[in-house]
Amino acid sequence: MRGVLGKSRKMICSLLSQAPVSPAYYYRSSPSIYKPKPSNRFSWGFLAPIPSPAIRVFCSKPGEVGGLMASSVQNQGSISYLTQREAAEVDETLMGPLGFSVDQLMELAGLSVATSINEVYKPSEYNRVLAICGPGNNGGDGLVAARHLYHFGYKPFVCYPKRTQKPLYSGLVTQLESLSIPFLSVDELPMDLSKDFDILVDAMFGFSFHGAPRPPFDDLIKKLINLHYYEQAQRKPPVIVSVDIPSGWHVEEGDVGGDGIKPDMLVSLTAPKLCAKKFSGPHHFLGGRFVPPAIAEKYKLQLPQYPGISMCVRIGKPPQIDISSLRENYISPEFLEEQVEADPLDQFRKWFDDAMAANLKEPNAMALSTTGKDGKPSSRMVLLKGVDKDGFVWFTNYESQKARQLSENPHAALLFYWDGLNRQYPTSMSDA
Ligand SMILES: NC(=O)C1=CN([C@@H]2O[C@H](COP(=O)(O)OP(=O)(O)OC[C@H]3O[C@@H](n4cnc5c(N)ncnc54)[C@H](OP(=O)(O)O)[C@@H]3O)[C@@H](O)[C@H]2O)[C@H](O)CC1
Ligand SMILES: [K+]
Repeated sequence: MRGVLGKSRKMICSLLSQAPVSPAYYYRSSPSIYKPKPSNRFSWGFLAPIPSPAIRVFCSKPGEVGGLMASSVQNQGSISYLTQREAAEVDETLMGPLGFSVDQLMELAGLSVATSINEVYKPSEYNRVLAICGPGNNGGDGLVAARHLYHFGYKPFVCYPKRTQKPLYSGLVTQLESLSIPFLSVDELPMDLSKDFDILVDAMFGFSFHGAPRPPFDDLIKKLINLHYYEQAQRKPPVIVSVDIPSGWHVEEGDVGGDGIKPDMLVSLTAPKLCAKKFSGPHHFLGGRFVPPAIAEKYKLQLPQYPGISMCVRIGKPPQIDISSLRENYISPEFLEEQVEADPLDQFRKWFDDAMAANLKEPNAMALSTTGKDGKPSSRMVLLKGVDKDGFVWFTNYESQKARQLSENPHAALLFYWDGLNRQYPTSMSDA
C-alpha cells in the first residue's frame, strides 16, 4: 500500500465551508485490497457535545422538522380543509372558467397517488397492488394510479365493478388492459385480501359520497375493515391507501361510527377535505399540483409547498421510526473470488463504469476519513477528480480540516458507496 500526498497549484473552493479560494492540496491514494472480516457490532458514543453548526441547521424551531425535510413536510395546523360543497365548487371552477379538462386533472391526481405510494411503500417490498375503483372520478383516479404504479415497477390488479361508459373511463380501462393488468370481479376477490395483496388502493368514493354505501361497495368496504382481524392473527396485512376520502367516511365528519376503514395512507387531492382532520394513520400526503393562485386566493387556501418537482407533499410529521428496524434486503448477483480483478484499480474502474452505466447520482462521491494528531477521526464526502495508476485524486484547500489532519497524519481511508448496485469500494492511502 503506497500513497502520495502532493501539492498542486490548482485553485479550488471548499464545498462545505464556502471558504475563499486558496491554494489546494492535491492528494493521491493507492488502493489496498479489502479483506472481508467477520462482522462486528460497534456501538459509537459521542465523546463530546456536538458543536457542529450543520447540526444546528437541521434542528430548527421546536416542533418543526428542519433541514432537508423542511420543504417536504408541513405542519398540519397551517393547512386549509375544504367542506364538501367547497370541494365540488373548486372542481367546477377548475373545469369551467379556468379551462381544465377532467382528463387532465384526473391524470395529475392519479399520478400524485402513485408517487405518494412510492414515497413510502417501495415496490421491492410492497409489490402486489389491488386498486378498488368506484363509479365516479375517484374511481378514475384509481385507474390512472394503477397505470402509473405498473410503470413504477408494481404489479397492479384492478377491481372495477360499476364501470362508467364514458370515453374517458373506457380509455383508461383499455390502457390498463393493454398492459395486461388483470381486472378482478368482486366474486373473484378472496375473502381475506391479506394473502394476495400488499397494497389496497381505496378509490371507491371521493368528495361526492353521501349516505350509506350501496352494493357492491358495502361489502368491499367491509373487506377492508376486516383486515385488522388478520392482523391480530399475526399475518402482515396489506396497507390501505385511500384516495382523497377514506371510502365510507362522511366527507366532513369522518368515521362517524368509529367502525369504518382505517387507512395507513391518505392522499388528499387539491386540498384536504374536513374529514382528513380525523385521519390518524401514519402517512398523509397532498397531491394534485395544479391549483392556480386564483383558486387559492378565492378559497383562502393555505397549501404546503411541493418540494422540487414532486407531485406530492407530506402533510404533518412522518411517523417515528425505530431506527433498529430499518433494513433493506440486499439481493445482489453472486460475486466470486475468480471474478475479482487482480489489480484493485481495475476492479474500481469496472465498478465505476457500472455505476456510470446505471445512471447513479454522483458515482464519484466518496467518503474520506482522516485523523489528526489527536487521533480523533473525521469523515466527509468529497468528489473523485481522477484515477490513474498512482491512485485516486481529489482536491481540497490548505485551510480545511482534512488538509490540516492530513498534514498531521498522512493515513486516510476512502469509501465509495453505490446504492442501487449494492456495492461499496473501500480503499486507504498514506503519504509516500
Ligand atoms: N379537483 C379535484 O380535486 C379533483 C378530484 N378528482 C377526484 O374526483 C373525486 C370526486 O369525484 P366525483 O365523481 O364527484 O365523486 P365520487 O368519485 O366521490 O363518486 C361519485 C359516484 O359515487 C356514487 N355514490 C355516492 N354515494 C354513494 C353511496 N353511498 N353508495 C354508492 N354509490 C355512491 C355516485 O352515485 P349517485 O347515484 O349517488 O350520484 C357517483 O356515481 C374527488 O374526490 C377526487 O378523487 C378528479 O379526479 C380530479 C380533480
Ligand atoms: K377513496
